[in-house]
Amino acid sequence: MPTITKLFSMAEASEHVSSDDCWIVVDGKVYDVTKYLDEHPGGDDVLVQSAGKDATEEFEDAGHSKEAREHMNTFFIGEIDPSPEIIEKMEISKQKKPSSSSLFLSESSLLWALPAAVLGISAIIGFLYLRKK
Ligand code: HEM
Repeated sequence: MPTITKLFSMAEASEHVSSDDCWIVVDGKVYDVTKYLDEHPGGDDVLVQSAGKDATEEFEDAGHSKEAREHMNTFFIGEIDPSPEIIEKMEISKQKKPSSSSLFLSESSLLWALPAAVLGISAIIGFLYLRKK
């Protein structure tokens, strides 16, 4: 059966940054570590300081053991919704797409250029043909 994961926005996660309501985000996953603050071997301050933002780098830098990583699952409450980020990236890539004006021939100018070229070539051929005669 598929599991349903709750999705949070980063803005939502950043509302839980105090010692009595503390969420951390590691690898796109959200953990409510409020009840773990007093037990965390690395201290409660590091957790509160890195709450509400992406703490992946700080978490990895601390060199957590396999046991610590497994213990994390106890506090898992959901994931960061990647869609706003993806939409933002799509918007950026759309903006980066070369605009038709930067191309040599835009689609609309091709509509004119093609018949004009055909006409021009036929005129040249006709001219050469008449001259031969
Ligand atoms: C739910 C999330 C977390 C869990 C379950 C957790 C668990 C642990 C555990 C069990 C240790 C003892 C050493 C080990 O077994 O690796 C530890 C140490 C430590 N943790 Fe965390 N941790 C979490 C999140 C974080 C975060 C987000 C940071 C940084 C912002 C952090 C910073 C540290 C530091 C600095 C130490 C001390 C390392 C040392 O003294 O060598 N931890 N943590």
